[in-house]
Amino acid sequence: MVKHSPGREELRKVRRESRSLYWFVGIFSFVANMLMLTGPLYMLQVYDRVLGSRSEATLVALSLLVVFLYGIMGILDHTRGRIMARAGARFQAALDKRVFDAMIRRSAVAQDPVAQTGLADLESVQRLIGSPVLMAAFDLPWTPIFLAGIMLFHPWLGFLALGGGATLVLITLLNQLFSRTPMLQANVTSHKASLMSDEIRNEAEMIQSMGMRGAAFRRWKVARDTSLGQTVLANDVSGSFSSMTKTLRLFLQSAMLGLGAYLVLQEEMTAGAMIAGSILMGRALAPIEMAIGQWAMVQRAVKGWHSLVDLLDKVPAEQPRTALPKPKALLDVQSLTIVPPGENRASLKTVTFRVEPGQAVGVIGPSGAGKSTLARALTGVWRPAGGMVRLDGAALDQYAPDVLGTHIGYLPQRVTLFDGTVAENIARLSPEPDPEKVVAAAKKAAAHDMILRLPDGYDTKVTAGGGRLSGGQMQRIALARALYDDPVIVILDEPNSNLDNEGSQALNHAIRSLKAEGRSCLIMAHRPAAIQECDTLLMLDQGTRAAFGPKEKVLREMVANHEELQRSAAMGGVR
Ligand SMILES: Nc1ncnc2c1ncn2[C@@H]1O[C@H](COP(=O)(O)OP(=O)(O)OP(=O)(O)O)[C@@H](O)[C@H]1O
Repeated sequence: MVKHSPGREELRKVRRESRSLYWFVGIFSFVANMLMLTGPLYMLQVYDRVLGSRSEATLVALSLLVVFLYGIMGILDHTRGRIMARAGARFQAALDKRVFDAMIRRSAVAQDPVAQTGLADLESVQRLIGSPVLMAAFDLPWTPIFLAGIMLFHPWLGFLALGGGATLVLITLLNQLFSRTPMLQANVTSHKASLMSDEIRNEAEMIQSMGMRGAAFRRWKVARDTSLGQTVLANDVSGSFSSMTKTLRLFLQSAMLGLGAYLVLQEEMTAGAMIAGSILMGRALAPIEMAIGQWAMVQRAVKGWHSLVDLLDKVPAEQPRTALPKPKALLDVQSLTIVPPGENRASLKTVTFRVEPGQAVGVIGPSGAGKSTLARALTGVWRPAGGMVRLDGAALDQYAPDVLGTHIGYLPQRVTLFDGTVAENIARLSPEPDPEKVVAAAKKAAAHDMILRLPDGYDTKVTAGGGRLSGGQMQRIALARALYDDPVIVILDEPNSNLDNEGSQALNHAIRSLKAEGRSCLIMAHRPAAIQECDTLLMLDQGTRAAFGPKEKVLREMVANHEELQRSAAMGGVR
């Protein structure tokens, strides 16, 4: 029994939306295939009537009729091609957002190949829908009709065509059997090689500076050669089948004519029927031949369809949520346990604490203590394996993710920007950044003056790696991005790792103004300067809450070298 799959249902539902288009294509194909009979009928008339009667007028009249009918057939064929191309485009457009969202949501929590290939999979299905191969499927029901027509001319011819057709189908099945694995392997390995080259290119600076180019090349070359080998193998296999098909087709055509000629000599059939039979066979076998020729595309699309089903099954569509009012900056974390995706060990265990409006909480602890894990959980990216996070009384998943993002500002430990202007980056990629909000966020992050000093100010182009920006400048722009649109809670993961003294002071100023506005702030930190403005500390150790309370008290109780920390914090400077 086929397992119930919501993903498959979703894809089928979208496919059904183009049902009316497929009906049109079906009707057009019906008429076009009827008109396919023009060729054989013309031959029958020419050989058996025109040549017998030697009537030029009949030949001209018949030829004009054929030109007209072929013209209509051509128009119908062209039109159904256009309709199918649009059906494919419609399928893709209807699913683009859903698959894009699913890819992002899945990639945020797991290294899943189906999440990496989602959009390419969708494109492969769209290509198949718009391709002549699928149209051949509409012609396939005519194959038996054409074969029956040949049978009417003479049963022997019919059996020959039938045998030929059956052999072609057998070749198609063998092709599927033998080429499936090499073709999938070729796709997978070539995807891997191109991912690796992207990765290497993104790290070009480091690779160049550390003399790693040769080693990187050798690593990539292994992936590239594997992919090349698999592609050659896949081409060898499918190439052999397509040559076999071509040879068989040529042989069948001659065999039909030879057998036809023999039957004409035996006076069991007319010469017109011999030619018409050969043409009909060509038409009957054309869809099968087309399928074999384009088999790689068919396989890619089938694989794409299954991967999409898998992706959509794993990431169900988001249900609309009742919009909640803008929350107060009140965060309640109850017995929160987080197991990182793909792991079976919790990196945060039953952690409980509460953040009140206007409070800044410093989260401290050694490396691997679970600080970044907590940040990811509080932004709603990693779901709790146990316990709960409530924002102003509502569990985080009661807010739509995009809405939650506007309530919670997040500065990740590893900052990346996007290709675009500084303003677009601060406005979180909004296509029409609100200049007032952008400047307000930058001012709050004390990044305004720094941005104005850039060559084009807020319109300076930056890239994912920052482009012309320094690490500290990137971090300050990312802080402005976190503060964009006045989130009620701001989570800053190692916000000062790249900041100089001025940057650190700007950060502290930003935290002070957030507190004054009644917003709350969580700062994951290693460096004491970052927790200078915090009134409360949460100390994590191996994923558990080691201490929580007023800063002085926690420092006194938990941190052995507290005096040293106090001193450097007071200097507000770099360790
Ligand atoms: N994406 C992930 N997949 C699997 N395990 C993870 C992932 N991220 C973190 N972990 C694990 O969770 C634990 C806590 O890591 P986390 O990054 O939260 O620590 P941290 O306190 O932020 O450390 P640091 O101060 O070095 O940034 C570690 O044991 C780490 O191996």
